[in-house]
Amino acid sequence: MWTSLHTKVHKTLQNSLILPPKKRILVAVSGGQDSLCLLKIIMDLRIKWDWEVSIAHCDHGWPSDTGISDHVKKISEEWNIDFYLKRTQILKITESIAREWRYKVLLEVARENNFTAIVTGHTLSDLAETVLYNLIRGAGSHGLSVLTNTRPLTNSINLVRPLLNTSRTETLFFCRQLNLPVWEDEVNTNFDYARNRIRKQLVPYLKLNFNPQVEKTLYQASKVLKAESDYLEKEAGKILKLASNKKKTQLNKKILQTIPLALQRRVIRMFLQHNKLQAPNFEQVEEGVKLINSPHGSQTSSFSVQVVLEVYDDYIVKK
Ligand SMILES: Nc1ncnc2c1ncn2[C@@H]1O[C@H](COP(=O)(O)OP(=O)(O)OP(=O)(O)O)[C@@H](O)[C@H]1O
Repeated sequence: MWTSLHTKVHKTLQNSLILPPKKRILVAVSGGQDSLCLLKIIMDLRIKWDWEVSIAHCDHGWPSDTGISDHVKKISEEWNIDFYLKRTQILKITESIAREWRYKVLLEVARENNFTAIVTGHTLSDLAETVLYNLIRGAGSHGLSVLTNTRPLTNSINLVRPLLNTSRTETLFFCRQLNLPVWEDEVNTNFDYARNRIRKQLVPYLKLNFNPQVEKTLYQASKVLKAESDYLEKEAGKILKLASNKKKTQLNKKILQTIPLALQRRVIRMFLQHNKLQAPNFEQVEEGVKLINSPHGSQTSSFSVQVVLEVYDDYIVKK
């Protein structure tokens, strides 16, 4: 059965070329509606595109996950698709560790078996939720433009998200229309997780009271911010090179004083990251900006145990 969603994904792939023809592709299937919808569409398109398709499933060993891996394996057998299973050895795995582990093992499977793309079922709804989640936590434009439809993981393997312009309402409709065996994950109804509260409470509230198209507008905003953020990041990189010494332990204040605040913040963030402060927060970056405009004479600012900056005349120096 051919649906309007098949046509939409096919067109998206034709326009973006994120999944070129004749490739070996690994579909990451959790068993939920999004990845199952994705798998079905990829399987139906594979002849047209001449792909070799396999499935990878990651078993987190959570009690709530019992049975999912067997369910996905059964689908692979019934649909006649090669199946790769990874099980974690880590006990008490948290959501964010689980995500990191998943990407690590998916990449291992792709490397060992010559796949050139790992394909996930991230949707427009996931993107909107991520934008809202990061906004609430105080992200700047970089943090608001996180999900893109493709991203290189290595020189030869890309992460690809063909459903990023498709909402979860559409994937649900598709799964019902085609009667796909969707696994209902109990974890998705647990309101202890911020992500679930955003999905089940905040987004419906925004849709009902503000904008029924809020997922789409957040997607558009994120695309615009991504381009702006990439541009500013590139410019900031050039200025950092120009204003710092070779080891990047010293910054020339005079150069930084001539650039706009938006770039000063980025240069300071890059400088701190280079000097081992992993994720500088807003206050730390602002402290650095203050140093740029501080009067001559010695002034010290401590950003963390590892990073202390001092101002000597025209230079900000890492101690
Ligand atoms: N256990 C799993 N096994 C295989 N693939 C998975 C698994 N869980 C998630 N995925 C893949 O990741 C996609 C997104 O899933 P989900 O939204 O649950 O992940 P997430 O933790 O939000 O991921 P991300 O951090 O990448 O946004 C799924 O559509 C699927 O392709």
